[in-house]
Amino acid sequence: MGFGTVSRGGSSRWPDQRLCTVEMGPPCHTSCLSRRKSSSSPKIKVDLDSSTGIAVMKFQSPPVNSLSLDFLTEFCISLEKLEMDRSCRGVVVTSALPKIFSAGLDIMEMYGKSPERCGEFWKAVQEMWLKLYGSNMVTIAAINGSSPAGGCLMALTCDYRIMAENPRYGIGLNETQLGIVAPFWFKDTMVNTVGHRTTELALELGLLYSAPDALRLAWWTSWCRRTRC
Ligand SMILES: CCCCCC/C=C/CC(=O)SCCNC(=O)CCNC(=O)[C@H](O)C(C)(C)COP(=O)(O)OP(=O)(O)OC[C@H]1O[C@@H](n2cnc3c(N)ncnc32)[C@H](O)[C@@H]1OP(=O)(O)O
Repeated sequence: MGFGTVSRGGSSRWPDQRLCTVEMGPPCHTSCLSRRKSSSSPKIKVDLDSSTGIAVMKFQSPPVNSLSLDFLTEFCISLEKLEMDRSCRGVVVTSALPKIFSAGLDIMEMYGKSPERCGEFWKAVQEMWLKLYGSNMVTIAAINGSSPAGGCLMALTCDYRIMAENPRYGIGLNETQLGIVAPFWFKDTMVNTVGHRTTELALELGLLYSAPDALRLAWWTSWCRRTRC
């Protein structure tokens, strides 16, 4: 494990440049992405409105938008394409499925797989985080359904979060409930947003929050009452 430096944007699209240092394996760049094959049916629908410069990335990978290797590869390629399009200033990530934003890492990718395949998968998870956190576009998660674990990480990695209020929707790094320790950089991403103590409690207990509770704990600045954003 080495240290990598992630800088956020710095272009006119993102005036407030931030710098952070994270401990993780060397990031894998475009060459690595192009080596990985994406599946034939798109798992993410991308619409760029050229009049506003805002793109919407809609997850459409039933049943629960789990973050498989294919999904993550497609996500990174789509984000990279938008990044290269100078007319695109901001991205909204959201779900096209009812009730689910993302169920987090695809559990089937972590079960009974070879060490090589696990390594490839884990690299793709890191890469998603690096690309999203390091994006020079403004990124917004419109959380219109449940968002446990890796789904929550994706939302936390965005600059802003808006969540639909519905008692059935929960968000949080709940992997403790599965007997998995959240990697330190998942934890750091949460600390950056909600602070140390809230993160400590949430991770120890594997908590999932409703939209109003999350708002109270400063996860975001607003939530919407409609069940679909
Ligand atoms: C290699 C490195 C290892 C380190 C890893 C450390 C970090 C881990 C972070 C993670 O993200 S771990 C994954 C954590 N995710 C969860 O705990 C979510 C579990 N799922 C749910 O809570 C619920 O499914 C839901 C998302 C709230 C949706 O509930 P709903 O009642 O609408 O649907 P279900 O009937 O439960 O599920 C439908 C269907 O989807 C399958 N499924 C659900 N979650 C996942 C998943 N994360 N990966 C793969 N598949 C998933 C579920 O099994 C059902 O499939 P079926 O074939 O229809 O039975």
